[in-house]
Amino acid sequence: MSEGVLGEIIAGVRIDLEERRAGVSEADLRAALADVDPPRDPMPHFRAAGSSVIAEVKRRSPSKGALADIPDPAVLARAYARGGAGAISVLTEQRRFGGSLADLRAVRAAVDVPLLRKDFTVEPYQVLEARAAGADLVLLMCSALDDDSLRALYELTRELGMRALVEVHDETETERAVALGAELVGVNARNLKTLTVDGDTFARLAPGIPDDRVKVAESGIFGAADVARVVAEGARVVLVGEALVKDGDPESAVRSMTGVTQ
Ligand SMILES: O=P(O)(O)OC[C@@H](O)[C@@H](O)c1c[nH]c2ccccc12
Repeated sequence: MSEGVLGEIIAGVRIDLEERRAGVSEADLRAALADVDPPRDPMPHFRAAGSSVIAEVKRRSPSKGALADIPDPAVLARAYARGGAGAISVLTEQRRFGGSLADLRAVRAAVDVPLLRKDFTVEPYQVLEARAAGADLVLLMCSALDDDSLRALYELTRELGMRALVEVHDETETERAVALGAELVGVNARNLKTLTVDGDTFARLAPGIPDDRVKVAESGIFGAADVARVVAEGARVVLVGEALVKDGDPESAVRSMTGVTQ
C-alpha cells in the first residue's frame, strides 16, 4: 500500500516514534491525558455558512524543500487565529517537514482554536501523543493505513473526544473513508506517492462523498479564487499551508479565504 516516497516517510516516522516510546510509554501518555484541557470541536465552525480555513504551520516539504523560516510558530498561529482560522494544522513530522511536537505545544499555548496534529499517523501511540500535547484533531491518511488500522485509529480518536480528518486522494480511498463513516473527509490534491498536485482532484472525488460529511479541500490552494472554485464543488473547508507561510501578512491571507460562498 505505501510505496515510494510515502513508504520512505513512514519508515522514518516509525523509527522516530519508537525512539519517543522508549522515553514515554503509552501508559504514561494515557495518565497525562487527565491533565489536558478537553478537546475543542471544530465542527460548528466548519459547518457554518461560507468557507472555513485550516491554516497550516509548515516549514518545509519533500516536494518543495524549505518553504519559510518560522522562528516562532506561536507568532504565526496567533496571526492565523486573528484572521479567523477555523482550525490550525501543525505539521509535526520531523525528517521531511521539519516539524515537531514542540511546535504543536507552542501553538497550543498561544491560541484557543482547535488544533490538528498533522503527521503520518500509523499507531495509536501517535493519537495519544497528539491529545497529550493538546491536539483536537489528527490526520488519518487512507493511503498509509489498511482498513483495520484505519478503523482502530478512527475509533480511538472518537474515544478521546477528538475528530479525525480522514484523507483520500483517489476513488478507492474515498469509498473507504465514506464506508468508515468519516464525518470530515479531506481530499488531497497532492499525490503523496509522486508529490504532484492535480487541481481537478477535488472536483473528481467530491461527488463520491455524501453531503452530510464535511468536505475539506487540501493542497495547492493559493488564494480566494481557488477557494471559490472548491466551494462551488462542495468544499466547506480548505487546508492551506504554503500560501500562508509564505505570505508576509498571514492574518489577512486567512481572512481573504474565510467565509467565501458560491
Ligand atoms: O502547502 P499546501 O499545498 O497548501 O498543502 C497543505 C496540506 O494540504 C499538505 O501539507 C498536506 C496534505 N496532506 C498531507 C499529509 C502529510 C503531509 C502534508 C500534507
